[in-house]
Amino acid sequence: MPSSNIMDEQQTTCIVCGSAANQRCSRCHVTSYCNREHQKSHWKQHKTDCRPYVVQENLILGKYLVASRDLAAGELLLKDVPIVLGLRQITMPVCVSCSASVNGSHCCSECGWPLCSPECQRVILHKPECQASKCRGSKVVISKFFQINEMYECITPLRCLWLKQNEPKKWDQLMTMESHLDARQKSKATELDKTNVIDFVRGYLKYQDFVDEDVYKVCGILEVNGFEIPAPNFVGLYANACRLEHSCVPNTSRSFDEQMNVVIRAAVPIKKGDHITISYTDQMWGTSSRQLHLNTTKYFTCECDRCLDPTELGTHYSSIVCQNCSALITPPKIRTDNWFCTSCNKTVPAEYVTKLLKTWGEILANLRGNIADSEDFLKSTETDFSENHHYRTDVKLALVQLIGKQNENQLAGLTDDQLKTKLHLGKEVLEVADCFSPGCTRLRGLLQFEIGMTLWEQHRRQPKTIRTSKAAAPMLKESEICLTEAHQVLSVEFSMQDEHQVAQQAAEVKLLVAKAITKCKGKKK
Ligand SMILES: C[S@@+](CC[C@H](N)C(=O)[O-])C[C@H]1O[C@@H](n2cnc3c(N)ncnc32)[C@H](O)[C@@H]1O
Repeated sequence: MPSSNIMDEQQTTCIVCGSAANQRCSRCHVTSYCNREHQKSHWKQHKTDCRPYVVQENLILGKYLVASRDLAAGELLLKDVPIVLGLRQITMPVCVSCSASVNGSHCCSECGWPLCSPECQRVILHKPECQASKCRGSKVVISKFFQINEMYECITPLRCLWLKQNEPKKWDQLMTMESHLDARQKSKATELDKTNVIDFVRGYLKYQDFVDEDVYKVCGILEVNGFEIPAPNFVGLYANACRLEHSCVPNTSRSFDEQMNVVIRAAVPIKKGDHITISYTDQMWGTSSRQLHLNTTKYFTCECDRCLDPTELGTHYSSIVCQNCSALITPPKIRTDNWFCTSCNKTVPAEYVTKLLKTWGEILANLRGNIADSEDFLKSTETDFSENHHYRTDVKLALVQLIGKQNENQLAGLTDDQLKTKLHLGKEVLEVADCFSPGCTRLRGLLQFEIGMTLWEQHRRQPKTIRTSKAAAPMLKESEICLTEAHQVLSVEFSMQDEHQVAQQAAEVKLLVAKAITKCKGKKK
């Protein structure tokens, strides 16, 4: 998205007394003052909404965020408290308080919804559905475990509806969020809301104290604005973060802290006036999967640079190999059209490509972490797909993380060739990640960790004479850079995330690498 002129959003008069302002808050660059005293006296009030962005609005995007000053990579942009925390609507039975898996051995003594332990009964989060379910007169009975259970679809909508009477300020905030009601009606998404939420709540739970329109609205709000929190398996709605615009190459990264607040940081340097973006899809999906996801769940067509470029920024992430001349064929503009090789003018029927993708897609789905099968997959798909095709990149990424994890001695237990493969694949995937997930992002951090650790292991295997000579320095330096960046990016993740432990390991090994660099410095080649 192009930069915006944000000056319209910034006041030119002192926020305290209304006289002409000649200075701005240096943190947000938005709020203005006529003198230092007024700025100081206003700080207590201002600090809660002092943020380095402003909210703007246009006809295509609705509301979106724009940087109010230059931002450095890694800088904190926004930390937002959830208005609602709920369970994913499509889920197997889980504890309604903490989302841990359950087998039916505990349930809420008041309403019967499953819990993982008696302690979870007291968790306040569970109150809305607990109260609604009591109307039933008898306890909720869950009999199907370990498979998707539609009964759970009502939990998070009930938590939203509960705000209307119990926390009206939060309800008002919720009601300002986009719900795409018309588009959801056309796509028949509201029919599912009716069957799985409204009819279930009225018929089974016997709870009647709501209007159907509110259910359609909150189901839309959840679908369009909900943030999936990985651990625990929750979905959260956030008043400020919900305004972030989508891009398939976003300029921020997101994480969650222990309190389930969402934390948004600049992933790359962001210029004043630039739109601030996140990705609503998986950046490592190909264009047609990303577009399908955005169209069917967020109700818009993405027109970012990556989506408009059939080569996906030169990566050929969705290209296939022409069976006639071996050139790469990029996808047609319209998904259902035939593909066309511009090198030999051969037309490839759309059905052929659909079948090719389906066949290999099924094989990919069944690899299930098997290293030998994954390597075979890469060999066999060489003649059908581009080197970076998303199927191949998916498998390469899995292999980078798998190789060395399946034996007790980890990297030390690998052969030299296995180490070489891990390093080579890691570097290939990192190049793709640099295009789609640039800067301080979790994906790049994890890849740099794997690369840094592999280089360190390769160094350790060299004969002592080489290990301690100047010739060892370039490989050590590369390892040090990778581990330093991995540590920087991953250490902002919170302790409950696996990445936090990875960051600690990166920091420990980085010290060993630094020591080895000192040792080989000053030595003859
Ligand atoms: C989570 S909301 C973002 C905030 C929303 N614009 C608002 O006014 O509250 C997601 C919706 O914003 C719009 N949107 C976000 N990113 C967009 C993009 N890159 N292109 C077009 N529309 C976008 C779409 O309507 C999408 O369903």
